Amino acid sequence: MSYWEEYKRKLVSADEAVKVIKSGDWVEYGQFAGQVVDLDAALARRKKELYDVKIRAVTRAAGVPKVVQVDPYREHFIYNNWHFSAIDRKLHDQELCYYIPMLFREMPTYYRKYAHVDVCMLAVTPMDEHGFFNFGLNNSSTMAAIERAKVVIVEVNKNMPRCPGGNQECIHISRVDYIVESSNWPVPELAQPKITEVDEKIAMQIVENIEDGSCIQLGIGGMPNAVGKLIAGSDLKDLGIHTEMMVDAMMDMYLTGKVTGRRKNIDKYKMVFTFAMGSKKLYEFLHNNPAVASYPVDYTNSPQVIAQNDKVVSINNAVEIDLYGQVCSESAGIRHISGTGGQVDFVEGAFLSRGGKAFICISSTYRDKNGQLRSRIVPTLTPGSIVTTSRATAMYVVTEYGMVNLKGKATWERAEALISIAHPMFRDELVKEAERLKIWTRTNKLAGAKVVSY
Ligand SMILES: CC(=O)SCCNC(=O)CCNC(=O)[C@H](O)C(C)(C)COP(=O)(O)OP(=O)(O)OC[C@H]1O[C@@H](n2cnc3c(N)ncnc32)[C@H](O)[C@@H]1OP(=O)(O)O
Ligand SMILES: CCCC(=O)O
Repeated sequence: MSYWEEYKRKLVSADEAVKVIKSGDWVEYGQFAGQVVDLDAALARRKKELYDVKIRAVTRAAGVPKVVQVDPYREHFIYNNWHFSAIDRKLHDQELCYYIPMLFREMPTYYRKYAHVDVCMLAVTPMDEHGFFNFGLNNSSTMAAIERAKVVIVEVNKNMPRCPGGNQECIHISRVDYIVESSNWPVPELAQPKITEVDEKIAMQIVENIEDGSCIQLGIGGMPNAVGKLIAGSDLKDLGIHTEMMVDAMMDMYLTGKVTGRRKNIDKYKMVFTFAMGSKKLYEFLHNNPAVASYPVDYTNSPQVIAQNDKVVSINNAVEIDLYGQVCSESAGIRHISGTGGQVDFVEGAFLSRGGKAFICISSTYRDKNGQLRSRIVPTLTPGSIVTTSRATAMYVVTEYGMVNLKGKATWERAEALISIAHPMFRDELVKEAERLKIWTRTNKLAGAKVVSY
């Protein structure tokens, strides 16, 4: 039988495909910009027949899932997520979404060893002449979830870019149970973060610390993006890309000639990533582009793999950091914001790389919901805040007031270093708190801050 005959045999409507789902099942929804849309709508239409169907997704980008919209009391569907988008955190605020803790590098192992998967649904590109559907922008742990699934349903979308791998970037038709041709919905784009003056000040300090031939990872959010934009306009040469998330700034760095990948030790000349999210321009750039290679996340995010490249520079954002150097990047007290994601993977990997540097960037302040200015450098984390990067793991911390390296520093040295890059308005208070916490010595000094009496 030819692949096209097999295709016709497996082709069904979305409503037909979701009939396979039973009450109590665990159902995969796909990841990031590649989550199912038409299958979601079809499953929502079955609400009255189903109870306790558990959904797993990662970073919802295509609007609130229909299964959540139709079931505000969670009687029929329970929506779980490995890493929150703005949509997911708002659902979580309303008790309509649950977080699944993870280290991103371990996610394929969670699937292969522990997670229960009844039905795996995912958005894919159209089939090629060899019978393969490409996973598009999402390699990550897709193949691991498929391996565990009893039933695999693909939702074909002509707008999904076909991204070359690496490995585990596609599925053969022989492993697919049902094919659904989608309404060819537009692939969700990520709004380009606004770059602030503070972002630029932080970015400039980091760029000064990047050498020719460095291998770059940029995290999610406005600040890492600002660094990428600055690199694209710099005179740095022969950079490499080995990252978790492929973003617009990396495409800019490549198109302005800063990225060649010539000095990488592994995946030479390739820009390596595990998922991509950005603008339509980025998606067009990635489509069939031999300059890029997508890999599963247990490869891209393995500290041992990351460290095989020299001068790895990892740039990630955070919400809050305490005077011990504990970094919270995923919650604000008990309000869950995003997730651990790959931050720890890259901080560890960059530290292990020869000449590597891991930067946590953070604006010194933020305005709370009442418009009050607050310090992001705090004596102890807000009760309920999650430690994303532990104090022993954290390396460089950068604010608009400077950069410090915490590695090897005693608690009192950390307190001094971190207070020196806090907003001047909060430094006196932080010194007092450091004394109270018994992490301040007679010899502690502070440029620009009033040192309290001992
Ligand atoms: C893909 C990769 O990134 S590779 C590895 C990197 N992964 C990680 O670092 C994972 C953890 N990091 C993250 O999730 C992000 O970098 C973040 C959350 C730290 C910053 O992301 P940004 O999109 O720049 O954050 P942004 O400033 O928009 O804030 C996000 C939310 O947190 C809230 N928030 C941020 N800081 C605070 C704070 N100190 N107190 C209360 N709420 C806060 C904001 O109000 C916003 O909520 P809203 O959408 O309801 O308004
Ligand atoms: C799911 C991973 C996203 C991140 O690392 O931030």
